[in-house]
Amino acid sequence: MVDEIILTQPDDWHVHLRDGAQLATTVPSSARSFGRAIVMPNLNPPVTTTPSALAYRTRILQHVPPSRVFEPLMTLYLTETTTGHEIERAAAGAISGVKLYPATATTHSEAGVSDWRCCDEALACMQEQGLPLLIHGEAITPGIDIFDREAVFLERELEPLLQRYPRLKIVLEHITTAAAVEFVRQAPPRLAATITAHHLLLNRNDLLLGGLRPHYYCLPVLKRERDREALLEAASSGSPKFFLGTDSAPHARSAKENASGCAGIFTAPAALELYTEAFEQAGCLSRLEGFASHFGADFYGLPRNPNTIRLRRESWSLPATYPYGQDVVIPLRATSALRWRLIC
Ligand SMILES: NC(=O)N[C@@H](CC(=O)O)C(=O)O
Ligand SMILES: [Zn+2]
Ligand SMILES: [Zn+2]
Repeated sequence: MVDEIILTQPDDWHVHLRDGAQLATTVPSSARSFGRAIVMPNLNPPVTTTPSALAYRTRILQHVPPSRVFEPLMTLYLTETTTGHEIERAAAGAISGVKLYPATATTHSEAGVSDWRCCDEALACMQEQGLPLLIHGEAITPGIDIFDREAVFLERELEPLLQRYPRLKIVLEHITTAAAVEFVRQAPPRLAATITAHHLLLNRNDLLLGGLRPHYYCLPVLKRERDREALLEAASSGSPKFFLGTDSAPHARSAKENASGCAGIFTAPAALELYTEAFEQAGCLSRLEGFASHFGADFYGLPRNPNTIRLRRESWSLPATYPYGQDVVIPLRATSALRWRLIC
């Protein structure tokens, strides 16, 4: 049995760090495991311009512990009024990607896009500039069952989008279904996908059976066991099209334990340990490094990190809560045993 793993320093290709006092918890939690992170722009109001993204980056950097190296890679929030000029400014200003939120699909997506066909100028310019489009892939057409929203998006939105912009690089974020795995596999290499630790470890029974568990509620919502198995198979297959994106998305306890609870799971404090557990379950620990540390950097055209980290087989647990502004946030797996531990 393997008891210690050494990996190239991993990166997180999809994370929500929030803002203000919340950065004091989120930034050290991510910097603990990851060298770089693609930072989501769904603040309120959203990050729609390069100057606002760079100002946000400065606020994030103020919370990186002195002992850590952590590079936030910034993104812009696409709206129906994003101009080609704004995209050129982003490409020149070291912005790493532009995020498409179908309007109302998820947390803070109200300013998002009701139809990507309204964003032709921005999307065409991104294609020219080589700036990747990052997508929350759920259809928002009224009447579609919440469990079908991802699969419907692939056919009705993503397929035509890939055809209309034949050179645009796209990351389908936080995929949750066997259908998305299949779609990404068959698409050209300019389409890749991130996969969260929670979608590798949990299915909708964990959310709904024997009591409603709001801390397991996220979007896209957890799916069937056969979807979880397909995701685990894709993540541990060695295909460079699938890489790590935690989608760590904290919400205050009062907003989660609520009659209308917010979507999002705070996984950052033990993210790498949770992925390691999933890969061990799949019998593929040797494939963790490609998924966690190589394929994302390769896709974004960035160098792989030069340093390494170590994980040891060890039972330990997270605290019940972390401070979160005036409230607290509960991490996934709070107080219950974890099997692996990052030791440097
Ligand atoms: N994943 C989630 O359930 N929530 C995210 C938004 C998102 O990534 O869709 C959030 O910002 O809270
Ligand atoms: Zn999303
Ligand atoms: Zn997210």
